[in-house]
Amino acid sequence: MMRLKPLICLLCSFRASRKAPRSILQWPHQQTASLNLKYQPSKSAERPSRMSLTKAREVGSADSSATGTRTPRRKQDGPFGGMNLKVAGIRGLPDRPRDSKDPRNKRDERKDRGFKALKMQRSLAPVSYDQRTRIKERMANVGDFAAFPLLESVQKAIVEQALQGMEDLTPTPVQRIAIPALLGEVSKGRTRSKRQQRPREEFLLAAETGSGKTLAYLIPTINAVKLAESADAEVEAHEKALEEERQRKNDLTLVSPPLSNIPHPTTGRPRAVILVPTAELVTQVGNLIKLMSHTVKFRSALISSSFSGIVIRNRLFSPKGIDILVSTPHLLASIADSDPNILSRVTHLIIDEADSLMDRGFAPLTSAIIDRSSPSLQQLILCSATIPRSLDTYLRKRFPDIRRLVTPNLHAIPRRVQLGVVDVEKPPYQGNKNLACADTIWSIGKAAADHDGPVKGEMDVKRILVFVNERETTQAVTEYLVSKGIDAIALSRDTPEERQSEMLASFTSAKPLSAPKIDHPGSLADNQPNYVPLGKTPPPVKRSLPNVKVLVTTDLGSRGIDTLAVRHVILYDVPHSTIDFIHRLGRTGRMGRRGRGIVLVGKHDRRDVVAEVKDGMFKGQALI
Ligand SMILES: Nc1ncnc2c1ncn2[C@@H]1O[C@H](COP(=O)(O)OP(=O)(O)OP(=O)(O)O)[C@@H](O)[C@H]1O
Repeated sequence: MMRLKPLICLLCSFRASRKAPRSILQWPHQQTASLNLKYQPSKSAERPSRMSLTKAREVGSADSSATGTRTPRRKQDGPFGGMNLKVAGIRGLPDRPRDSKDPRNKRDERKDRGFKALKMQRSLAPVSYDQRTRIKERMANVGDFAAFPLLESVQKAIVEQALQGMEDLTPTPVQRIAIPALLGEVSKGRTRSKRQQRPREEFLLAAETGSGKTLAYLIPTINAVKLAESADAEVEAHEKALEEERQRKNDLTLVSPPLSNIPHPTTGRPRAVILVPTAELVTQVGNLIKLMSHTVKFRSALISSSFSGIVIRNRLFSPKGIDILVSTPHLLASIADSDPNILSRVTHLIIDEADSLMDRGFAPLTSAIIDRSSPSLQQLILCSATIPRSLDTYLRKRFPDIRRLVTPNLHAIPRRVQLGVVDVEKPPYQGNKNLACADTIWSIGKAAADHDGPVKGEMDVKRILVFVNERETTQAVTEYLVSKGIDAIALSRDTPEERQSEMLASFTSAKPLSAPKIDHPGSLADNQPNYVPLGKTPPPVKRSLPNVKVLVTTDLGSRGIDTLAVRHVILYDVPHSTIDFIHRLGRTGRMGRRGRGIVLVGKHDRRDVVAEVKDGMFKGQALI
């Protein structure tokens, strides 16, 4: 009662000040609006005191056209301002309610429609449309490899070794952007004097999977290593000492055995280091470098835990020296702990698959290697097919001046890769994912068997990758596929390292594989009925599918592995994030080839995410 008293007094004093008597509900102005009461003269008696709620309008409705009057704009301040509101009037949000008939809202909705489910995952850092357009313009200026200011031997190595046997060689988009920048071209907005003042340059190379990122960083690095060698006084003195010794022994032939035990200045102290996350990638990148070294003449070493300690030591401390070292962070960080000199001359440090090597698992090791090589470092190059938000934030904090060399199609899965969806819950699978996987593989094999291969009487062998989320699943799925007559192997962290490269070999080789042509293999269902009456033993496998090779793997097989020959990727599990989608589907459709992804969707899988990825791929949009 005490609290109501001032309010009543206030209302009374106001009523007294008005000429015509009014209902308390018509005042104050804000209250009328919020309660949505409307004065309507009654037909029978046009007395102003008779009030009724209009039928045409409901509380909170913004439409005033029915009565021809305009409702005053609702305001929230005042003692009754917040009453009966349907929408919380939070500052900063548009106060216009969304009306589906309003064309302005239609436009907004169209903008929002894409990637609602993916937005919730928020895994990839956005790249603006403007940025992508600017890069496209820059790319248009570069036609072929001869346009780059490279040493003659490096130019030759590109044609004769790195891209041997290919016709019409042109740099890929990432190579067009990255090679000139890494060779020292200064971008617009940065002056050369500023660049020269800086002790080191940092670059982030980001481009789609299978777009030639390895050569994009390798070509300028090899070029820089060769230039540094010719300008190195220590190397010159070493060469001179060797020459004198040769003359002393009167032996000028180069084929003679080593004349001196004087170690080369680069022994155990490489100029360039390339870090990759797995032993397979050490082999893949290392082999490409070795190939190029035949023409360019430099020394390289690849080390990983699949080599013995003696082999690693001999490679690192070869008296002939070592220019480029390829390693995993684990191994190099542990060597650097016992011998910090190993990183004392590094001028170029490349972190390939940077999104992996900068994530929680690898980051401490990678950072320690960056710190240790910092005093001599001239270029730090991070390379990745995706820029996760976490990496983006880390780079903004730790390397605010990093130069981002990003291709226009980053984070988009190319349209030449098609995505098919198999609903595991529907007949004939009824929730049996293994059966759906085996049947999909049989269908691929059956379709391939219908066509002759390049040789008469032979057919193409299809190489298929099956990705699972957990490594425990790899073995179980593989065993099931084998039980259905499919040639499948499992690759996960449990596989011995020395076997991993061997298993991947037939998936990375671009050479076509063929098998003798068979009669129509039939479908999986014809061949091996999956329904076995209770208590009966399943019938033996009638036939096997000889024209497919399947590798069941986890993320281990999804990063950087150049599976040129793979046309089909089956996503047994729906990947946890768009990053995984990009990397896994990126094992097919590499370097302009066509590919097909098939995702098996079960009861507990995110169908909305799959639908959005499929839609994005169809439209050629960058995923988020
Ligand atoms: N300019 C080029 N023309 C034709 N083929 C090329 C060119 N550059 C590279 N390639 C080939 O493209 C394939 C893919 O290259 P690479 O492995 O470097 O891709 P990537 O971008 O690193 O992929 P990922 O992100 O999956 O690691 C390789 O087989 C390579 O030989």
